[in-house]
Amino acid sequence: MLSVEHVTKRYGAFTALEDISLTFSSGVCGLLAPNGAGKTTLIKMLTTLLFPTEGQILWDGEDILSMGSDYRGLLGYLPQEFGYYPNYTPKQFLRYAAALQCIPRQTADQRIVSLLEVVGLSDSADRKLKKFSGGMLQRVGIAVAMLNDPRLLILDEPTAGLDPRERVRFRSLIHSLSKDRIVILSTHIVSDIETIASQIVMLRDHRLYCCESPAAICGRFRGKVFEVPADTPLTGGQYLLSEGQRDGGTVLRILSDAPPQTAVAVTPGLEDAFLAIYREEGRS
Ligand SMILES: Nc1ncnc2c1ncn2[C@@H]1O[C@H](COP(=O)(O)OP(=O)(O)OP(=O)(O)O)[C@@H](O)[C@H]1O
Repeated sequence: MLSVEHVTKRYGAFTALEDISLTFSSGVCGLLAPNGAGKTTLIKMLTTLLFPTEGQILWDGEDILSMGSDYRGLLGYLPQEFGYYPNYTPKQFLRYAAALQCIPRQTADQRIVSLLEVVGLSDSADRKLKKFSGGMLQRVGIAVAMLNDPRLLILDEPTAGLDPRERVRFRSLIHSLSKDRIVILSTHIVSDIETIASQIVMLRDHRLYCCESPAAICGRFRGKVFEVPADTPLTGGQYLLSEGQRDGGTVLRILSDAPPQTAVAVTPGLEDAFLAIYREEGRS
């Protein structure tokens, strides 16, 4: 189990994260917040690339900074910008990554065959990476992060730049990898995690806003989200969340405790919750 205890991170006088406490357990945990909220800062601390200014991060009760290579041995990490050699094939690149991790060649070769299968790249194992799509490259990145069969897999905005089909494929892959491990995935795209995350962490105003299941987060807005015709004038206390199409006409999705008479109550989804939580200026 991974727990963050009263962690604050300052860059000089700027406080990026303040007094964050939370616990991660098996399954997918989505770190969902707008750009600049501090997701990468938190992830870099979880991967020991940055140190907390205050507080500590514990793996099974032990400070990850004092665990050294023991912690790195149980961690798989796919950074936001995944560097690779374009002239390598995935097989060559995985062998190279395995050598850096001191994984014996024979063990590595067996693992590489099975990982390429898992990420759906067996047929492209000998093609050069420079010919790969963004989604294929990200799947190579996942395979690299999975080489040591980590108990903790951390992915920083892994779906950035992927097309919708690749996103769906990637989502299924992440879900399948989360059976016996903690997978922490940062994103600002709700649909990346809505259906696969058992836990969602949201940051707001540099603090932890919530760490709950998607259903619990949506439940906070039950009875407060409505659809109204597009020409409905909104008054104080009625906040526009989004626009959509319904029966051929445009409708507004709004958040309100006192909706207009024409309003139809709808079940809040995670996107409604995200938009409601970050509705104030500059947050969504
Ligand atoms: N090295 C640094 N020095 C000063 N400020 C920094 C540094 N790194 C990040 N910040 C600031 O800390 C805040 C959080 O940044 P961070 O990159 O963690 O956010 P994020 O949620 O990952 O955003 P993005 O999705 O855009 O990467 C931002 O305001 C950013 O400008």
